[in-house]
Amino acid sequence: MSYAAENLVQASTWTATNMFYMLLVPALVLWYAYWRMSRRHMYELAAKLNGPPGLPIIGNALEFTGGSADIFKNLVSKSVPYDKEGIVKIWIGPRLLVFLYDPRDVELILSSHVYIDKADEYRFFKPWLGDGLLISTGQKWRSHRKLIAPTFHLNVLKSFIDLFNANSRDVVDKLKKESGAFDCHDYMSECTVEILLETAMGVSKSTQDQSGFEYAMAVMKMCDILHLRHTKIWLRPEFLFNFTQYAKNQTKLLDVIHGLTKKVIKRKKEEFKSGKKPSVLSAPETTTSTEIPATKTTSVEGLSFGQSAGLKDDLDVDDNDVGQKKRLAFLDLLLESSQSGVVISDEEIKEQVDTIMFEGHDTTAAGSSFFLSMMGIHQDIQDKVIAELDQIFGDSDRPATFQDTLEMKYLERCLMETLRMYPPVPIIARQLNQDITLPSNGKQVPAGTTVIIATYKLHRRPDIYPNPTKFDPDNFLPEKSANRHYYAFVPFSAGPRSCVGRKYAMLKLKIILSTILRNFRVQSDLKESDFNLQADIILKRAEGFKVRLQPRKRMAKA
Ligand code: HEM
Repeated sequence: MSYAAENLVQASTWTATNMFYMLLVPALVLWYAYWRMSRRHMYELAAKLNGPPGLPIIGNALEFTGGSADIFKNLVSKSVPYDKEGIVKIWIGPRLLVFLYDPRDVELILSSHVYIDKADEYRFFKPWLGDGLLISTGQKWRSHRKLIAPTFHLNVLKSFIDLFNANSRDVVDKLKKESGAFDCHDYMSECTVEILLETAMGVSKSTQDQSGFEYAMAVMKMCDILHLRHTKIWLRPEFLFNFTQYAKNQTKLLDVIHGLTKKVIKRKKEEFKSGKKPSVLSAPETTTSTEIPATKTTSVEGLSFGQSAGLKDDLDVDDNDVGQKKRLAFLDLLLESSQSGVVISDEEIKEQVDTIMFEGHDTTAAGSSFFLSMMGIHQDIQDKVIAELDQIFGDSDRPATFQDTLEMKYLERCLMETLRMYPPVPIIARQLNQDITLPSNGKQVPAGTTVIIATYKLHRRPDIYPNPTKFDPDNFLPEKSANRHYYAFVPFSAGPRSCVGRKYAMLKLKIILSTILRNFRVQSDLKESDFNLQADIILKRAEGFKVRLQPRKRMAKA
């Protein structure tokens, strides 16, 4: 090519590039102006809400960087100037987040059948949980919730008691080898997964081979990856995450998790087809069936099971059907429903079982670990729990019955107080598809906002819990609870999307924790002021749940 021709080509390339940028810039400006205009309503309403001032475009994003412990600490401290109002707005880039912690506003969201859509962050769970109960919405969520809630009825749960006892005994045996300070969360986590494998999947301990152990490990590691994606901003976009080693690990872990769920479903379906009855988990307790008539509702039994006594949800229903079929693992019950014509596919069953395994695991492990930490720190309170247990069990080393759990009133108050101060799920996030007016102050929150119920902050409001940072189980004396707003205590959420595992968790926790305290006295070298809390989906202590154990004389038999 001649020199002149080369020059011509270069000049025209230069002109084309320049033209491109000259057009691109105004196009971007126009697009941005249009985008701002289309969100004008949102900006106008957001401007009336209080919150820390942010920078243009990125908003408050720079204030909430670092590890999950730093982010949590920052969120808590930066919200303090707005505590009186109980509402804080922050902008993370284009996203408007509104934290609510006035019980009247919390009620508006949680009691609603309309504001049930989960926030965008829940999409990280999708490869694992698919459209399981936690993330699904609309008609699918409604019909599956209707199917699943009865499988968590107290009459079903009572049949799990022998299993809870056996696993509690196992954990006590394992704990005996600990002499100095150790992290009790590892033990609580393992015990929880083992119980879930049996109660949710019907994989009994004797058949929990290597695949059961691998499954438990994979569940724990998947939780770690999900935690990371919530806090590390560069791991959020799918296209970046997919380039990382985490994505490769996730694929391997999901192969293990889904592999076992599919294998168990396949085996159980074949059993159903061949007419083999699914194994019943355990015989109903004599104490339970004679002393607590099956027709009674749970509220009549005098327990709130982790929520304000005045609140009712779909777990608080009468159910006369306590026949043989009810004493099955959750998976067997779903399979039975699918066989009897209820429309739920194998894939949907898998998603629900995976969801239960995820939801039931880390939450309970954190709740029980915080409880043991509290006992270690507050020896006087532990004395009272032990005195109550001695009163119930005397010198006997028998396993706990359902009736015993009803009598563990002080232990229950300690558990509720633990869940108040350290709610394992410290925030609940919903996506608003329409404007709402807050009952607490009449201000409007626009459609498109991610509304966050800040349970941790709500549970520490001084106007509701005087001296809120003091561990005081008497906060849950009936007379005190009776005078409180129902939505001032929501560790299990509340309303139509409340935790379906609420009663399961409370019953299981009472049996595990009472068994541990019948065998050991818990001690702690750290105080609450030493806690370094981090909230990566589940609230935890960044330094681990360090306690020491001192053997007591008795051992509860399985
Ligand atoms: C101390 C233990 C537990 C706590 C504090 C807890 C707390 C919660 C909370 C706050 C939610 C609402 C989450 C949200 O809307 O983002 C929830 C939902 C859920 N929980 Fe739990 N949970 C616990 C144990 C369990 C257990 C043991 C199971 C099952 C065995 C379970 C199964 C579920 C399911 C399936 C949902 C989704 C319900 C729906 O959206 O309809 N949870 N839990």
